[in-house]
Amino acid sequence: MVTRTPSPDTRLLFSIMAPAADRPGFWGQPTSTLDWCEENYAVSFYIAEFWNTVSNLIMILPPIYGAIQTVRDGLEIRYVFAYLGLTAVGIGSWCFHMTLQYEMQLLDELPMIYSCCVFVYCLYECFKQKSSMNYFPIVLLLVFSVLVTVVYLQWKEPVFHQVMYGILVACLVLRSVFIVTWVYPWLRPLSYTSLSVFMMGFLLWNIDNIFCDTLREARLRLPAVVGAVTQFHAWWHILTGLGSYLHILFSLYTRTTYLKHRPNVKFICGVWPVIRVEPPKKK
Ligand SMILES: CCCCCCCC/C=C\CCCCCCCC(=O)N[C@@H](CO)[C@H](O)/C=C/CCCCCCCCCCCCC
Ligand SMILES: [Ca+2]
Ligand SMILES: [Zn+2]
Repeated sequence: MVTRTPSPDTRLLFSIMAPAADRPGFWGQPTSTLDWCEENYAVSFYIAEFWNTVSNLIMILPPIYGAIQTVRDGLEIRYVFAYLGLTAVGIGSWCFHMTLQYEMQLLDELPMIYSCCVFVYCLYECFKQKSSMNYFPIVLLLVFSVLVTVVYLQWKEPVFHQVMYGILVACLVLRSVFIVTWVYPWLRPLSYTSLSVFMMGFLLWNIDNIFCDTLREARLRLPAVVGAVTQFHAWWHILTGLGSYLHILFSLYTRTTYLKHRPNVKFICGVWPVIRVEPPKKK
């Protein structure tokens, strides 16, 4: 990962310093404050980081299906927002990696904060009355989102965004551990699978950033297929996309169990997990 400020001077400097494997492409000189390890315009003239772009499909398509199913099952609208929030991150991230333009970077990073706030609301409000709305956490999360947005628009420091996002993820982890320790221990496998998959993605995100030079050198010498599978930022998309999706299933399972809806995890085509619910039994 290369960090840069989007001023014209630095852009010129960066174009001089840019690694040899990067090529010019359709969207012009990158203006984003981050440029990931994948070689720019190496696969397509129209897509700056090809693997980092297409790997977002996992964050776009399955949550759309989840949102439709949530509406069909008559479940709470907050879970539709959770699924569609993940889709919004995937679309923003697609646009960012395809163009490497600063405006598109914001479309990727700010929805990460907003959708995580929706996840936090869902998980911290899962033991409340059906369709209840608690305005205090809503206002708190809205103020947090607005503050992060305003500060990040002024202070274009990616580490600030990463720390704010990390705080929200930590809130989710703590609440999940509380739920599976004290309330529904039988949900441990689902919760810990979501957490492990997410953390594995985070590990690969760090490997991609720390060992970028070594990875780029190796890709020059190895067959193209190895080049594709060593795009660890793309793996981060796949694993955090899956981990976040599983987290929504865990949150929805917790909530529907509390509301006595009798949820079940089913596997579409034997592989892709979804939640099906039956209405509460009449007494
Ligand atoms: C209990 C399981 C946790 C599930 C968490 C679910 C949170 C879901 C929220 C949103 C979905 C986002 C999915 C990731 C999209 C990634 C898009 C992306 O790559 N964006 C980059 C630009 O391309 C962006 O700059 C990347 C930022 C990365 C920030 C990394 C911070 C990770 C912090 C993890 C901290 C774990 C703390 C655990 C403490 C116990
Ligand atoms: Ca790149
Ligand atoms: Zn990304």
